[in-house]
Amino acid sequence: MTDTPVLLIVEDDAALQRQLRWAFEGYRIVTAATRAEAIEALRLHEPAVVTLDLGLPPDPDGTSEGFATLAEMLALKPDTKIIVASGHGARESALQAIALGAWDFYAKPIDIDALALIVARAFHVHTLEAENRRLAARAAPAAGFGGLLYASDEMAAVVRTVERVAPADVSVMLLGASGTGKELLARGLHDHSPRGRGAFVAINCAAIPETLLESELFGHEKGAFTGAVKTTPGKIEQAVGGTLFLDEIGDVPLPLQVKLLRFLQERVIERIGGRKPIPVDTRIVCATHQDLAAMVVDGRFREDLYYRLAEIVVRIPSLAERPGDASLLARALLRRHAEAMNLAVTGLAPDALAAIEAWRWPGNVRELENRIKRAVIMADGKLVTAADLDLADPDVALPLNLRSARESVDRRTIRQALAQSDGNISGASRLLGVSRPTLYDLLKSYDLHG
Ligand SMILES: Nc1ncnc2c1ncn2[C@@H]1O[C@H](COP(=O)(O)OP(=O)(O)OP(=O)(O)O)[C@@H](O)[C@H]1O
Repeated sequence: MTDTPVLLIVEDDAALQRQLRWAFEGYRIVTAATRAEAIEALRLHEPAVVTLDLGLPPDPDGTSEGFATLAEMLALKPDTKIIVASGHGARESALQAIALGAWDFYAKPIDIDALALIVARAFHVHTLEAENRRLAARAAPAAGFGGLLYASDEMAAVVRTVERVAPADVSVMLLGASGTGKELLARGLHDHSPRGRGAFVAINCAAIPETLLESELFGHEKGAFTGAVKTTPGKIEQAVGGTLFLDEIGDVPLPLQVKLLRFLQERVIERIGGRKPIPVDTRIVCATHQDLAAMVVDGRFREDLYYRLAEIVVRIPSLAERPGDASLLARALLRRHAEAMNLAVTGLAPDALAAIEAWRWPGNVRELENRIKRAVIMADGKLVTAADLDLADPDVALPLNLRSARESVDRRTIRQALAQSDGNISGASRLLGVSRPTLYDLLKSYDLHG
């Protein structure tokens, strides 16, 4: 891996190509004489900056091939800074190229010094833009999908899936351990669907006694049972035009499963004590931490209901399976709770961050939030320490082998150094006592993101 920036020169005149090749210092020069070669070089070297002669074969005296090359390059890699050459009297085409997304132009015959300045500036701006994008991604890790915060690719993939299925009126089943954010995802799905203007109604089927669950879901007519003093619509009706989130669907007892199935098949419900079916247009999103497929095999969950509910199944990884999310969430939650409860606290001490990265988080984000809340209250100084978080040493079972043990220490230490240096690679490499290229290599080989 090399840090030398790559400059791609697209020029069909061999003499000019040579002249340009020698004119630049400090860059790795790659040349191309045709559109095909230029695209191949773009794919292979990903140059930050390209100089492009608009007069390429088969149209060396016109600009059509040059414009086609420009468009294709920008479509493939929009952040590339492309500097087009404008021949005598071809200022118009240069301006047109800029309108199409070229970064700048230079006049022919070439004034090498002027071109060198344009190229240097293009590299500089490219670096700044890349850095800005990186910082922006860090500061606003999620586009606020349901208020979820995440930095990991694992969670980004989940959000992408949910975003994609949101507009379709299919039933979605979210599978994940407690506290992984299932309800937030369901809410995000609702907000991103055409039903977003309707109500989002959530019910936790495990938290309601069996005897009351039917009435909660389907409602009841006045006098249907002792205590039914007035007609009350259930949650399914309350969510008409919107979304009903059935959390812990695995806890719905079998008799009620039959009634739910009928609603899903026929889109009508009957309140308890009611005589007429009521049509309802409610989308169902359900969630569980249980193994529903196994419950189907055991006969504890109806197979036909399972398939009605699980048109799309989305698995949500636990917090421990989402590299980088725990420290990101810890910082965000700390800011939130410090503002509300203890303004003196401004951040997490390095030992606290290390403990957060090492902990397995059996209770996932909910546990993290509880611990941060507690720590913010307990903290004496400006920084929350590991002791404030009250995390015992995580279990240390014997790893697979020495290589995997080393790798896991490497990963943890690198993440810790990145967290402490706010993602700055130079800072992290200093903390780790390795060179920047070494750290880049490690990030790449462990598939971590700097
Ligand atoms: N990625 C996230 N970003 C911000 N907050 C989160 C995230 N994931 C979870 N939370 C917060 O953690 C808590 C638990 O999340 P949520 O209720 O969505 O989890 P759940 O999977 O539905 O849990 P359960 O099955 O136990 O109800 C909530 O306070 C939620 O706001």
